[in-house]
Amino acid sequence: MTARPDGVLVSGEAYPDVLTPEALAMVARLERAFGDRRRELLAARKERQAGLDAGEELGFLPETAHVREGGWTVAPPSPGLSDRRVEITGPTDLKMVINALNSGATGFMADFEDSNTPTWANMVTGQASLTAAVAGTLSFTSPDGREYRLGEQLATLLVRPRGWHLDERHVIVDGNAVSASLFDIGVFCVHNARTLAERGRGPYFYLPKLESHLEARLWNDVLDLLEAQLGLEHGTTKATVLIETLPAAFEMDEILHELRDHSCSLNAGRWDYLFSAIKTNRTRADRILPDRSSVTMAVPFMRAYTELLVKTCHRRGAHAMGGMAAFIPSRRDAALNERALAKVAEDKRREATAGFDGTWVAHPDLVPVAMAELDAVLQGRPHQIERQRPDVDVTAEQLLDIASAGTRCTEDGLRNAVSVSIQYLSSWLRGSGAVGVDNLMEDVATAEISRAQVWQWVHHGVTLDDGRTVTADLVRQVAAEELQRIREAVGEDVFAASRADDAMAVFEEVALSDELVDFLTLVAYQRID
Ligand SMILES: CC(=O)SCCNC(=O)CCNC(=O)[C@H](O)C(C)(C)COP(=O)(O)OP(=O)(O)OC[C@H]1O[C@@H](n2cnc3c(N)ncnc32)[C@H](O)[C@@H]1OP(=O)(O)O
Ligand SMILES: O=CC(=O)O
Ligand SMILES: [Mg+2]
Repeated sequence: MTARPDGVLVSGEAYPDVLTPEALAMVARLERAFGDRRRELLAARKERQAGLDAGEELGFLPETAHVREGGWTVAPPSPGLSDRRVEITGPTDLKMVINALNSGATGFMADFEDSNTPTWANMVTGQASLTAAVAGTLSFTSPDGREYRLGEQLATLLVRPRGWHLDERHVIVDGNAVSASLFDIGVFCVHNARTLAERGRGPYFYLPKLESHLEARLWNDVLDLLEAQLGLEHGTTKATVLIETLPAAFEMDEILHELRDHSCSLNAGRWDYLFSAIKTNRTRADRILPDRSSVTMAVPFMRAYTELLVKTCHRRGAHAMGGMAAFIPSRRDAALNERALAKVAEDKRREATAGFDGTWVAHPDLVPVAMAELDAVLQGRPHQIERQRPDVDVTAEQLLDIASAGTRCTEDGLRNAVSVSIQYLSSWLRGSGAVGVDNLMEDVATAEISRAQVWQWVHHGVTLDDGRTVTADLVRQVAAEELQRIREAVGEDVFAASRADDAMAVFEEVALSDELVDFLTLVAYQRID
């Protein structure tokens, strides 16, 4: 540990260009101002879950009915955020950032959350990439000699800090590990906020994994404090909140209202939403999620969620942003590529037709595909916020109707969930938080679904369509078989470097413990750095 000014201790490599005295002082200021509230809100999550486990139901809050009924709107979109047809997302290494900014997308969400392993090196060098991107000096030469430079027409930069549940344990303030969210946003703002504000282009953020409007209030206060400290006009920072937990779906209006000076949109984070649907309903044998492949966006409870999101956003003058289709293109296999593009086009068509103003893609080759679908609906307009949805009337029962996804639980579904969990954990532990598995994008959110689903099926002794009951022993047998299959497929050298033992140990803890662990990253974080 290296002592720093103001009771701040930093461990790990020093990275003096990123972890400047000003940056660390800002992180400390944020932690001292908001650390206790964060911990209280995390405790409130546990309390709410205890109530749900005891049989309570989620519902629209009676105490905030006046907010839902009021006629307010959020602040108008800032420059660079009016037209958000296609946003590419991805981790923050140099090449990805350059490729994403040059991709032709309207926006780039630089991601410290779902697609990122929070090693100290990833966190700090990611900040350095973004600072160089904002300064316009970003460049990269690949090991095979390819040169990467920023082009003329760049996507608008949005940054997703890590969620409230995570600590950044390399920075200790007054004896506590700092909030990872406050570390990410504080460091980014110190280096980039004034430059972005002078250009009228931010800073803009995506806020992940919120579970209540009180968590949005905390974010609002963080943004206000950052603006005041950095001399930015009030409302310069803008936030898109991911509605990706089941509890947050009941507080969409309230979340926009809390952040109304900073709000520009909500995003339908479908993968974490499915994970949350399992997690919040962990004790409910009548709310089992079937095979992941059968839970499409068209199943009634997912449709209810996205319809409510579009309606809420447009009523409040905010953009409604769509989510991520998991299909990734292939530059090596033309037939596979064609299938992936067709699947993504179908997903984006559904979103645009339902009223979404923009959407996400995971890969540069998907930008034109998604753009074409949005263009076909928008017909030259930057968005369709004016399209109100009085026809939509979503009830709590519809949001909670997980059973509407069907009952198809199969050995293939189980095998896939086990295999994806192990492969993803192996990648995450080696520092890559996004990876293609069987031509689908896997990241923290999708891996959370897989491992939580295994836990749910074991915990409730689900019967597969072949009549077998899912038990911990069956899962261990499937895991051993899948591991052997992976070993044969990748070869001994790759397998030896795959951290398979660690991945299996984390899998055992997050999929087979008696109690469902809140986040796999909390367990896996103990095994990095
Ligand atoms: C649930 C959620 O939160 S979704 C959001 C979080 N998840 C993500 O953001 C995932 C982002 N996507 C990715 O990380 C990647 O696309 C993967 C891991 C899925 C696939 O990556 P790869 O196997 O490297 O893809 P592929 O080999 O086809 O890449 C081709 C080129 O596109 C680039 N590329 C791929 N995805 C991206 C991206 N998201 N942003 C920028 N560039 C990208 C590659 O760097 C590569 O560049 P090069 O030709 O200059 O070498
Ligand atoms: O962050 C997005 C999601 O789908 O999860
Ligand atoms: Mg997510």
